[in-house]
Amino acid sequence: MIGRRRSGPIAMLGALLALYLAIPLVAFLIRLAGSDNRGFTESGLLDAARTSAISATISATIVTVLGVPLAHWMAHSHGTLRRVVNVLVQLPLALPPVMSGIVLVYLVGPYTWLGERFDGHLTESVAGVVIAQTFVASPFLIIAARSAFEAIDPQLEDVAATLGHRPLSRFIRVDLRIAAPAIRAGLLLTWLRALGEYGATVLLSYHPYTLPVFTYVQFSSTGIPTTQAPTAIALGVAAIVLLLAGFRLPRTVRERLRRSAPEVVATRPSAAQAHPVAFDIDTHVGGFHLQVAHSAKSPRIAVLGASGAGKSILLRSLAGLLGSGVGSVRLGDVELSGTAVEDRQLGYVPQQHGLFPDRTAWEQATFGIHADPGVAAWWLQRLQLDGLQDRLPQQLSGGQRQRVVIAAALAGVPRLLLLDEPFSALDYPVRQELTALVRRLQQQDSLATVLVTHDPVEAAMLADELLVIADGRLAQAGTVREVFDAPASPAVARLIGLTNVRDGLIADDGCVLSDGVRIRTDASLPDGSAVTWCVRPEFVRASAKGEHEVTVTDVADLGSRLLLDLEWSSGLNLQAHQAISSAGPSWPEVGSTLRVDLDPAGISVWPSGGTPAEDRPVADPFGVVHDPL
Ligand SMILES: Nc1ncnc2c1ncn2[C@@H]1O[C@H](COP(=O)(O)OP(=O)(O)OP(=O)(O)O)[C@@H](O)[C@H]1O
Repeated sequence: MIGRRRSGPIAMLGALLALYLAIPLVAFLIRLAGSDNRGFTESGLLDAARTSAISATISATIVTVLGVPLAHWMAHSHGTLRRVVNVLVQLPLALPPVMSGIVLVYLVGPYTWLGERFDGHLTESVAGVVIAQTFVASPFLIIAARSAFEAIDPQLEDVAATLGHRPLSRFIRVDLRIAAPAIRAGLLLTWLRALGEYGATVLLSYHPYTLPVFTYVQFSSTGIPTTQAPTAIALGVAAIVLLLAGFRLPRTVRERLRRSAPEVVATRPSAAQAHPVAFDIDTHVGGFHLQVAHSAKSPRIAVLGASGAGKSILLRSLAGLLGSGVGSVRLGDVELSGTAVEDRQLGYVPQQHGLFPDRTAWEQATFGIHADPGVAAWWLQRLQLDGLQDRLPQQLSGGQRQRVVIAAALAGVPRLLLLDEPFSALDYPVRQELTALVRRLQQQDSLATVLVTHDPVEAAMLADELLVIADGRLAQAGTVREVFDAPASPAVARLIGLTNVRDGLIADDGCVLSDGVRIRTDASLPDGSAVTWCVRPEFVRASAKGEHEVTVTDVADLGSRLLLDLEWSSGLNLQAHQAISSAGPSWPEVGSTLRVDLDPAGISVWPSGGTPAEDRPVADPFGVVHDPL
């Protein structure tokens, strides 16, 4: 591997600080090696070390037990209370420890309410040491744990919830497990900080001596030589603990320790009838208002919409991830609205990041509360994941990862599979392969699905029924054929991939006048109406006796056909598709002129800002909506 060159001046600056940190330690170690009286035999040294170790261990335990839940709450909360708690948690870092001690005296000092309850034993005791250390050291663990919890992708929580895991189970089996390395490092730093605590301790509990207090006493009474022993002990312990904090078993050892997937007989899930979904959702997320109702006739529907239209919020509402107050959701005869997300038995496949980072493919597939190992094995086979069961997510390709998420969702035999742009992060061949695979599952395994997508081809492949949403409202619903044949508005036309959408005016002869060109249509709208119209590119046909003369401004070879950019002398621009075979050996050249006809059967006309015109074009969605290379 070729090492990346580090910038000289920047490396020098870093090296200076590293030297500054190292030189005093080296100087101390040289002095220690050559010293006659290091203080190792001083009485009280071991007692002080023991007091520090015990009290630091108690403090670190208290901070862990209380601090991890606090950090988890902070990572998932917003608002004023969270900001106040955040400041409180960090204050001990900013407050000089001596002043922290003064603050604590007001709480547990012998003459305070609390101090009197404990007969003054909360100071000048190990309890006092623990109180001082806990106060000063707690930020280290809380901040480390909070940052680790915040870094966990919230979609993992969603996936775990839809797999049936309740909040406590998600906390333990998802969040704690992923945040464990950071929490372990934070815990060790907390313990170290508690061990080295001096300022607050000396005020609250001068006796019994901790190691730092003992060191100061030695320094004041006998001078610096006898402080070498406690300093050396503290340094040694710190070095060991810091090494432990960053320790990770080598990868080969970790792989050997990881349990292999058991031999399980694959069991085909019993075929359940796929039911269509019906919903009436009305919810606000932040400033976004989603209000969509639909009663599907088919168990396979797709939700199509532009980015930000509200597709994911709709899917999360159906899953129950936004609570039950968002509206009604029914699957066949089963009302799901009052059912918690964990009990809805719906599979959920998010856009990406749906895998738990430290679980193998087999562990992911069997993670669901209702997952049946036999069914999980069956889906892993069916999704062509044989032999990959023991791989971690980072050892799988993007397509394999998405198949594992689907297997995990299906292993619990869900009533409905919710797919949120499941293949959008994948490259084109893998998308095609997975789309075909899911289509087979829908047909052969009676899989009920709701697919969210912005790709009309994917929608047409994986659904019988299309819902087009825009700005949180239903723009059109119907069978795939109905929507593709008759887009309800220019916006829907654009969403299903039509590009030739232009403005115009109805002329006195009923034609649309657009950029100085008369377009014959079958629409019957009042003379002078402002309209938006659209012609499908394959309905712009080259013909020797064509009505319009145009100039070819661009020719793109799309593999199976040509995409021509055409320009009228008056300025109108349209795109046309031409089959490669009909183009023959002499393709239109850029700059050449061509005669074309615009077939009224492929033209839609909408009154501007009004309801759609009556006539609708008929075309094959696969021929017009996509330009696969
Ligand atoms: N937690 C949130 N707080 C505030 N606004 C949100 C939140 N989640 C989503 N939104 C907003 O709601 C709108 C719809 O979001 P949604 O994720 O449903 O869009 P989408 O149609 O799925 O888009 P995309 O295709 O880009 O994923 C967006 O404008 C988004 O910014």
